[in-house]
Amino acid sequence: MSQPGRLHLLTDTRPGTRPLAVLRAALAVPVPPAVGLVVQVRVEDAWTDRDAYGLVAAALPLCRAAGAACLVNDRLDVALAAGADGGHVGAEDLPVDAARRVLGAGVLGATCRSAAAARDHAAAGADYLGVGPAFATGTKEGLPAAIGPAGVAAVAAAVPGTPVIAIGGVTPDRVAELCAAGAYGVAAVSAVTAAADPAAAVAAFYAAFAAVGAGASR
Ligand SMILES: Cc1ncc(COP(=O)(O)OP(=O)(O)O)c(N)n1
Ligand SMILES: Cc1ncsc1CCOP(=O)(O)O
Ligand SMILES: [Mg+2]
Repeated sequence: MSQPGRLHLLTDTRPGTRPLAVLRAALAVPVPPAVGLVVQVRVEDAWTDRDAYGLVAAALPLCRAAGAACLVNDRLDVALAAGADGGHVGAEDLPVDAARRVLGAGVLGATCRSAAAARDHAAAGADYLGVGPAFATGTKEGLPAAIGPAGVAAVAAAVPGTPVIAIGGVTPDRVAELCAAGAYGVAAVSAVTAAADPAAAVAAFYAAFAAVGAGASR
């Protein structure tokens, strides 16, 4: 597959959030072709498939118009049904090889935090790896300790052909150190969705990638 975008923006659907309004604001910022944007529709476990499908169906045309890819977290049936570009799976979701069978040629991301798991996921068909938590985060409960840039580096070094997307507590000012550690890109929730100005936050991420330059080729 072609390289995924370097900025992955995950929706926040917790009570009190306005995921579509945030997406509209974020997608109004022109996507630098050298960076690329992936929107990952990630909904609360309590959301029904019907509601998840509704959010993906609403997000897709916005993503298409902005030139962003649209992936669905966890629910690959929803991804396929809505015509999204692919999906992302973690330890409690379908195994990577099974997810690959479901998605066919669609974009597949997989979560890991160790070199061994990274090699396994890459061999099983993951197109990119979501690696973290890189830093402490309050967005997801029950996560293990942050692995830091050194942990990201250990994973990235194990899979030189597979893009690593660092996730967890990522802000624009942390892009440079994560890319220096071997990350191809970053994923963010709160840095954008909780920002007073989500468009400005997205623009700050793009600027951070521009400052880093082409970065890792993977
Ligand atoms: C890019 C990216 N990386 C990691 C994750 C986390 O996936 P998972 O471990 O399955 O946890 P949930 O997001 O499902 O709560 C991700 N979604 N995206
Ligand atoms: C879903 C997930 N998996 C590891 S960290 C995380 C949440 C990241 O959210 P934030 O960007 O707000 O720290
Ligand atoms: Mg998951």
